[in-house]
Amino acid sequence: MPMPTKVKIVEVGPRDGLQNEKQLVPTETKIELINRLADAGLRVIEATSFVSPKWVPQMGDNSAVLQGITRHPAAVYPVLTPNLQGFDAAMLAGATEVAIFGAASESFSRKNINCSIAESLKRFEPVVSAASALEIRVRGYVSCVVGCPYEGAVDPQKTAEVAKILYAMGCYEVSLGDTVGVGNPASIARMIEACARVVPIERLAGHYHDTYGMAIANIHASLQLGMATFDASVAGLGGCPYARGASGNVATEDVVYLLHGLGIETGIDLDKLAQVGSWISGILDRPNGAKAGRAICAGMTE
Ligand SMILES: CC(C)(COP(=O)([O-])OP(=O)([O-])OC[C@H]1O[C@@H](n2cnc3c(N)ncnc32)[C@H](O)[C@@H]1OP(=O)([O-])[O-])[C@@H](O)C(=O)NCCC(=O)NCCSC(=O)C[C@@](C)(O)CC(=O)[O-]
Repeated sequence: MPMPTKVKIVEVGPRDGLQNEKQLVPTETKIELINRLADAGLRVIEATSFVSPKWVPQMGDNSAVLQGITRHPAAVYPVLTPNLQGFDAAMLAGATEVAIFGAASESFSRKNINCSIAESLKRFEPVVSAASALEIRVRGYVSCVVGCPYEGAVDPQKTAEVAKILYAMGCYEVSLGDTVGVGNPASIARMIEACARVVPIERLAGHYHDTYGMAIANIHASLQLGMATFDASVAGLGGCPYARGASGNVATEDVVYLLHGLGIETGIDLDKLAQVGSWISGILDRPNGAKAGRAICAGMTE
């Protein structure tokens, strides 16, 4: 499969990145982050999640965030909706795209959304039907695609099975989450090959956490298999509240640096993005997790 010439980046920093922050981040900061990301050229920005505030308090201001952003006409701002209650709230707040999120591991499914994989898929059906009636696009996530914090290695066939069901249900894209960041180019390639047998590769996205520093290598391996959509988080923000020890998503700045270096188009202004990463790291008082971002801000040139 030839490498893609153009790649779509789904910026998940405002949701996946911030959901794990212990201190509540002010709503205005979240809004400013999203607006700055759009200004740097990001065109898909996952803005927040309509989950239970008892489970993830940081996302409790979901409606205010979605209603407070300045919507770039070319950008979409998907939000997570685990059930119909979340979907209805998202619609009231003006969401135009939603995401449902399942897992390839039973234990993670229970810890994350309090039900089995089969129950979660049943729960997603009415969400997808309601979305389809309103012509709202639905993205699907599968967590723990190669490894689970509770069960260890995950069989690629199990991941493919869940991805296939989400795609058949009506998800326009299925994002494959290495939630704990334990994947390496070999295990990620095996997993993608299994998924690509049941979902077209153009409909698959890579969502790799960087716990073992393998995320960029995993993206490179995925590109070679023809994958052309990747999730990433500015400054490498984040982790997962239900996967202790997992570090954030691969940093968007590092992904853009890789892609531009390979001659792949993203539409993103890397210098501007690096400034956003530096700004939000300062606000959160945490080290900037983007190596490319740090280098650019320190004045280094390629
Ligand atoms: C799914 C539930 C709600 C089930 O949680 P539950 O407790 O089983 O739900 P329930 O239906 O029994 O309801 C219990 C209470 O929650 C409320 N509730 C119920 N639904 C909602 C809703 N949508 N919005 C707001 N409130 C809600 C409901 O109203 C009720 O309130 P009460 O009567 O006690 O006051 C819960 O487990 C939950 O919110 N989980 C979300 C966890 C989460 O957000 N995890 C992080 C995102 S996934 C992720 O990060 C992975 C990903 C996507 O990035 C990919 C990767 O890296 O792998």
